[in-house]
Amino acid sequence: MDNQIKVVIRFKSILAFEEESSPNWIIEEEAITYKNTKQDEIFEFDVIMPPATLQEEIFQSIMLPKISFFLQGYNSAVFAYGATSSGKTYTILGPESTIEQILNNKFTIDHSSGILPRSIHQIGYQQIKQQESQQQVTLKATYVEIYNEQIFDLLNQQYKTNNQKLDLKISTIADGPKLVGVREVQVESVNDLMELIAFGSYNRAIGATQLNSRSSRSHVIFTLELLVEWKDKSQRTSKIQFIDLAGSERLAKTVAKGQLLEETKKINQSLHCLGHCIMALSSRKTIKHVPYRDSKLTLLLKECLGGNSNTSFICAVSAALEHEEKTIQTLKFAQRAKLILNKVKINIKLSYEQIEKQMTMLKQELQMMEKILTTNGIKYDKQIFKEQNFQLQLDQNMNLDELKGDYRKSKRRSLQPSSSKSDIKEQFSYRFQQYLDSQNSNPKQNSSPNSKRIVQRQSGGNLRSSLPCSLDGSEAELDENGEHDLNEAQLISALKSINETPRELSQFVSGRTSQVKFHTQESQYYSTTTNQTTNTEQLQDRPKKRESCCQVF
Ligand SMILES: Nc1ncnc2c1ncn2[C@@H]1O[C@H](COP(=O)(O)OP(=O)(O)OP(=O)(O)O)[C@@H](O)[C@H]1O
Repeated sequence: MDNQIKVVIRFKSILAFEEESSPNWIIEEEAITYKNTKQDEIFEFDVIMPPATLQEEIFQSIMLPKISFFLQGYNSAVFAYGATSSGKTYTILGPESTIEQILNNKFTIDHSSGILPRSIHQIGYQQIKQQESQQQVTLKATYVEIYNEQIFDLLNQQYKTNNQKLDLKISTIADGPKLVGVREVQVESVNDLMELIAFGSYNRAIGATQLNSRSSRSHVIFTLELLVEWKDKSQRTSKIQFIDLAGSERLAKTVAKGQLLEETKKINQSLHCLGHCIMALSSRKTIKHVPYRDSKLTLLLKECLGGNSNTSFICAVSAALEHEEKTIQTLKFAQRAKLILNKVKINIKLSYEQIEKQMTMLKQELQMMEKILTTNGIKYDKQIFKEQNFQLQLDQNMNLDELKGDYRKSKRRSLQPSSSKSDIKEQFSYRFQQYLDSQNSNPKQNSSPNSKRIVQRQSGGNLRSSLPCSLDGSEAELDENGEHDLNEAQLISALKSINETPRELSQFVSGRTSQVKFHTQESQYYSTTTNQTTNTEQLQDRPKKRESCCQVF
């Protein structure tokens, strides 16, 4: 499902030592206006949080939905972007005292706690365990820092003594980029998690003193990965990532020469590249190339930018007069980021048996579509069905390769030419609509006992108005129960009027057309048990506005 990146602008509270608030900012619920002598600049966003916004409010509005997604098997990520001292770490973790409090066992969630400790308490391992009591649940955490285009493992026990030698490599062979050799710590409780955060943040602080305020110039990524395994070996995985980026303004302000210049360039490379990727992804033209590989940060977080992740950016800004320029830069970045579309999907790996079962069902579905077209004498491109069958076989093999962990093989297969799945659905849908239209315009041609006149579907009309008629061409009479038997074409016509996709159509049509009854005067769709797989969830998810319903027995 397409999912637009959500952008939240958070104004930092004006601190005592900063200059007074700039009079040039007008902060409203959905827009920020910068009053300029030439022309006002207006920036519009999903959520704008003024300086007085509480940490709790940010958590509620951004993190609660993400946590729910994460627990259901979807990937989520939240980036904190902004200039140095704009409040990124405060938003993610809380005030500086947080780490010390955790290390001294004195931490409790209070008004100043950031979204990370709050999320950890919310996720609460025990809770997950309860929810998933029928399955085996594993929760793992990693915590890494990217500095100077090197990736350091903040949870590595030898970090203190040897941190320069621990540059981690990224593997892109698996399904999504992965860090090779990163320490993944299995956690059992909220306390375990909090201790990991303290341990990693403490290591980071040591790195910072060794390497000149490194903390403002490095990116940190805290990742939680949830694995749910069922008895039949099917798996569901999901991750939630918290990314605290380096101060963004250093790109422009750093003045360095020689070796220092080279180092500065590398430090900036990730943010530069992040900007380029966002520029490419937000472009309204067709995306040709996104330079993910130009930096470790973008390569590692590729899935969060245009990929399989429900991603949000919290852009931290200040309304203080002295930070005007940085705030405008951040708002411009945020405007581009909000245009990015991600493609989010649930991460389920089926067992061998389930893959086989699903593929058999899809092949039957394909046969059904072909049969409907053939039996109704509708012309279609036979080659496309052949290609689709071939593609299904390929998909099945790819899934099996992935199941065996053979990602190279799976990738090679995915490079083979394939027919687009949407093509076949479109063709089916188009051809069938043509057929239905021809039936409507030539009712007399359809007077054979097996063909029934289809009432013209009225746009915006309810399902009843698109119901097929009885055999003799007169309006269908409903029996005393408000039910009327439908044949295959009638069912398709009725389902079409409620925007069913060809796949859903054929699922419903398959093997049960003679058993379908149409109900009136009902307010929702039903799907009762059948001896075949029924797409119950899709039915029940539909809007409940309509006056009529289809019941499948
Ligand atoms: N909303 C806020 N309310 C109170 N204090 C805040 C708020 N935002 C930030 N601060 C304080 O401002 C200071 C700088 O914030 P913070 O360290 O979060 O900035 P940062 O953007 O992470 O900077 P850096 O890029 O250097 O990591 C800290 O002392 C922090 O506690």
